[in-house]
Amino acid sequence: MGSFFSTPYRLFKTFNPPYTPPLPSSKPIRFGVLGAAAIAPIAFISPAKNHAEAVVLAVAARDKGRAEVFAKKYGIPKAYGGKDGYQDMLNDPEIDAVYNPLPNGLHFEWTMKALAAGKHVLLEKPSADTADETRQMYEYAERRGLVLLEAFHYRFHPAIQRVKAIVDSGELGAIKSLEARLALPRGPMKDNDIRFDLSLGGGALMDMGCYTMNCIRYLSGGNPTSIIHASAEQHVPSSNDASLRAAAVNVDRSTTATFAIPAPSGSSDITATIFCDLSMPPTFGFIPKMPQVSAKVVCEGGEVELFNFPLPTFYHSLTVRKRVAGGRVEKRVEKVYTFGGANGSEGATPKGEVWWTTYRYQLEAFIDKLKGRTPQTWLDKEDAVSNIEWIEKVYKETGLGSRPKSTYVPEALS
Ligand SMILES: NC(=O)C1=CN([C@@H]2O[C@H](COP(=O)(O)OP(=O)(O)OC[C@H]3O[C@@H](n4cnc5c(N)ncnc54)[C@H](OP(=O)(O)O)[C@@H]3O)[C@@H](O)[C@H]2O)C=CC1
Ligand SMILES: O=C1OC[C@@H](O)[C@H](O)[C@H]1O
Repeated sequence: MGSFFSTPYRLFKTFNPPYTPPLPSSKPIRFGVLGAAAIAPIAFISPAKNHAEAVVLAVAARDKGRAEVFAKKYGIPKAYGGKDGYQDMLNDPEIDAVYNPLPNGLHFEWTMKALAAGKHVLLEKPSADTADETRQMYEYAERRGLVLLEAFHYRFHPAIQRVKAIVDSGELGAIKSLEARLALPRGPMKDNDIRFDLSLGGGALMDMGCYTMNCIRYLSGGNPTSIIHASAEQHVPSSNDASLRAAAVNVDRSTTATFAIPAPSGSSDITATIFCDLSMPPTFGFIPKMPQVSAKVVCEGGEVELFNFPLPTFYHSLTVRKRVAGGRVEKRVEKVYTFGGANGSEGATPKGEVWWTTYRYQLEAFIDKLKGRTPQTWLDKEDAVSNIEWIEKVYKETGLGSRPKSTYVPEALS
């Protein structure tokens, strides 16, 4: 009966978070958004409007009119546009921090330019096309005393942290294997999507696969030592359009890979599998496939699975199956929308509401960091670099090769 009322309440508040005016006592962080990107409203603007220490002050788009329409729609006071629109916004002394949701292949250039302009950066995943560029961005941010965060938003939500706490508690014994799957049926992703353009850092492994890579590393607590198997299916645009076909060369529609990860206990290696697909073909050519959005850890004494690990606020199901005396399997299902002590945390309960999205939790952490407070969760340079390093290794193994390095040469490094 509880969820009969609590689910509509949670979903209503998730989609209509209350506007929280900036606190006069705390100097709010003034943000600029680089690009009128589709993801910006849900992943950043809406959470920011609910945060008392965040103000979305500006948006920049390549087209001034597009920037103005976007600004008006989301109540953003300043709109920058045109050839120099992005840089003009970065030059604005009233901006403290930037949200960068540009295509992956532009992350490096515009993050480096934002850091050069003295702005902190909340950077969409994956950080860049290559590990080398990722390292450069983090090192430059460190040198400049600025905060850079790769926006793996799901990591800030209590649901995935609860899975990690269950695994780490030893309740289910040592980890034997794990898998993370993120795949969408054919339909939503059009051929002209940035994800199908190699020059913009496209590919399933870059897009959805970067979460699955991050997830197996997070839940196992380690980095792989080798790739046991990797294979990819290339994207083939449905039309004969020559530019779409050229853009899609070496772009994976789907990738699967299995890794060996050393077990923390020193026993035999953990086997970790990832699967990602931007556009799963229908079964028998006409039955649409169901999305795949799960992370699962199999241990010696049972298993734990989180259905919908990337967007748990909307719906999730955390299922624990534990072998008990007599070979019976006990099953329990948990719902974890807030910390509320569920992750075994001691001291003050971290902030949160049942309707907080992964993005809202993430913004809380980002602002805590900027304000000199200790964020509940943080992802550092090593995490970001290792993730893309292993993505590059998988691309090498599948024969598709790394996404192209940016041609931008930062002044700071030239
Ligand atoms: N955290 C999450 O849940 C999600 C994260 N993402 C990440 O966010 C980023 C953007 O994704 P998404 O919002 O779906 O993408 P969009 O295609 O909607 O947005 C990309 C933006 O990049 C700008 N841009 C600049 N140069 C180019 C170019 N040459 N070609 C195309 N666009 C360009 C455009 O801005 P302009 O307005 O200036 O034209 C556009 O608005 C990616 O890194 C992706 O991985 C995406 C979806 C979900
Ligand atoms: O969360 C997501 O879901 C859809 C993807 O294409 C996107 O880039 C990713 O971040």
